[in-house]
Amino acid sequence: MAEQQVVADLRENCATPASLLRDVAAAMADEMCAGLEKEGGSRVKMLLSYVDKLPTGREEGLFYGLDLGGTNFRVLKVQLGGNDKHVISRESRELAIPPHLMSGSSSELFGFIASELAKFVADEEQGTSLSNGKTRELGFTFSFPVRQRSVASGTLVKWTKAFSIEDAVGKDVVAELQTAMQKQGLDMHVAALINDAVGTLAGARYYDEDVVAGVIFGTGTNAAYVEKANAIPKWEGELPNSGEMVINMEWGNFYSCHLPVTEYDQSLDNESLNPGEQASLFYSLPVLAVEHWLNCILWFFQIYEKLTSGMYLGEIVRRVLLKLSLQSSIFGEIDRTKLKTHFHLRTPHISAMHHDNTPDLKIVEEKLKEILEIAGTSLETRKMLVEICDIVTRRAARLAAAGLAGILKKLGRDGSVDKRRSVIAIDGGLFEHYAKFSKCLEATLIELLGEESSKFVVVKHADDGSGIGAALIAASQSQYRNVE
Ligand SMILES: Nc1ncnc2c1ncn2[C@@H]1O[C@H](COP(=O)(O)OP(=O)(O)O)[C@@H](O)[C@H]1O
Ligand SMILES: O=P(O)(O)OC[C@H]1O[C@@H](O)[C@H](O)[C@@H](O)[C@@H]1O
Repeated sequence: MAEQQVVADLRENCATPASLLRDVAAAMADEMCAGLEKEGGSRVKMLLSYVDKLPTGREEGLFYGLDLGGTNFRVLKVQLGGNDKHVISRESRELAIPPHLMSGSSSELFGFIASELAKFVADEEQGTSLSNGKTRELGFTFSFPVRQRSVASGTLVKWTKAFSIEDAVGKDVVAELQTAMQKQGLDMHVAALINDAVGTLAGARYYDEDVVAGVIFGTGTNAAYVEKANAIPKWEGELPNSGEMVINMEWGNFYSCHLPVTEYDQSLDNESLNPGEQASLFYSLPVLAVEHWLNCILWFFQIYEKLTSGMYLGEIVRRVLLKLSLQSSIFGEIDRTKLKTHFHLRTPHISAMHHDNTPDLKIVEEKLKEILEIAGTSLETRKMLVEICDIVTRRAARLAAAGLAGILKKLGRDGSVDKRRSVIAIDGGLFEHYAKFSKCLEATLIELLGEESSKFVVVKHADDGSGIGAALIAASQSQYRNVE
């Protein structure tokens, strides 16, 4: 039957045998080296964070954090106790980012951020000012690719996820924020600008000195890790005393012809806000040659992210269900309006259906009706839907694990020779809330490293690491810090 063929093809085209994952891991390690070699050396940008010293536990004082993610925006205030007292108090507020601001203007977005920060400061401080006239200091976590010129300045390279604010591209995001804060009469110094993966690494390192990487699986995906400063050929600046530099990999843009990209991924990329550039010059070649070339070098944008992160998993499943509804009669005669609406099926929806352990898959039935107006499905059909969620999410989790194995391989810390304990701190709503994703990721990493070697590698969930991380890095860069 047609539906069986659609699912069989999906299963085959999403297959991630260990041999393929090892090729992906090796390709990730190679791309990391290429990206460190020279600017533009790889699609994996390997951006310098200018964070050359990680939290020591001695940080102290009152610091604010601003965390602009792909879905949510968080403001927080952290009182650090110094001398390993760690965090004395922490207040935070999370807001969903109004979707219209994701495609408006730079001043509207930063105006919103500054106004929410001003409200938060006013509520928290009730008018009290900092002791001895110090200016409030802020760590700004910005979850988009930024080419940094220092630890507290950098220009937006390109928007990703659901953002497309053209007049912000190429702008210094700290200058944009400072301008918006001045308009709000908010006197605050941005002591650090960091990516959320860098923040997660810093926040986790504060509690565990074996942390080597901070990784995000949320709306998007990214990874940051600690690199030896003398292993960054493209860096022309003077080497830091610490001998280390945190690299913001921006691994979402990783591409390898080993990645199992399906027709659904290609159409998703073509129709996304940030499509890849088609290699149009090859269109003039005979069809077979074009087919071959396009399979190997078809330029995607953020394709690794589109295969593995929260913004896209639900959308991939929607595209499969739409094909099923057009090529088979398993849903009967339905109004396809919702089924044809991009991103209408969200990853939390497929997570709820995927984790449905009721005997008749009642949650699946509910979600299909509520979200897609598909009613009267048989238990057989609902089981097929769960299998589709499982295929798409397992591919994501296994590719995610391959990426982590690639970082460990590049660092020589995959447990095969170097037996030091290595901790990977992971944050993000997908990892935190989608149990089958995170469990499959962890199991796959053990599969790839081997039982023995994997004993030296720890994966831990670092809850809101990036928020605390931003405050910690602000503390370490504070204009009032005691210079060691
Ligand atoms: N219950 C859930 N099940 C699966 N995925 C979820 C769930 N809740 C949230 N997510 C995913 O997490 C993403 C939000 O990630 P989060 O890290 O909280 O925010 P941000 O991406 O803004 O930093 C959402 O886009 C969604 O894809
Ligand atoms: O926290 P979020 O919104 O899921 O972001 C994760 C990653 O999403 C990617 O799209 C960005 O390029 C990264 O900079 C970011 O770290």
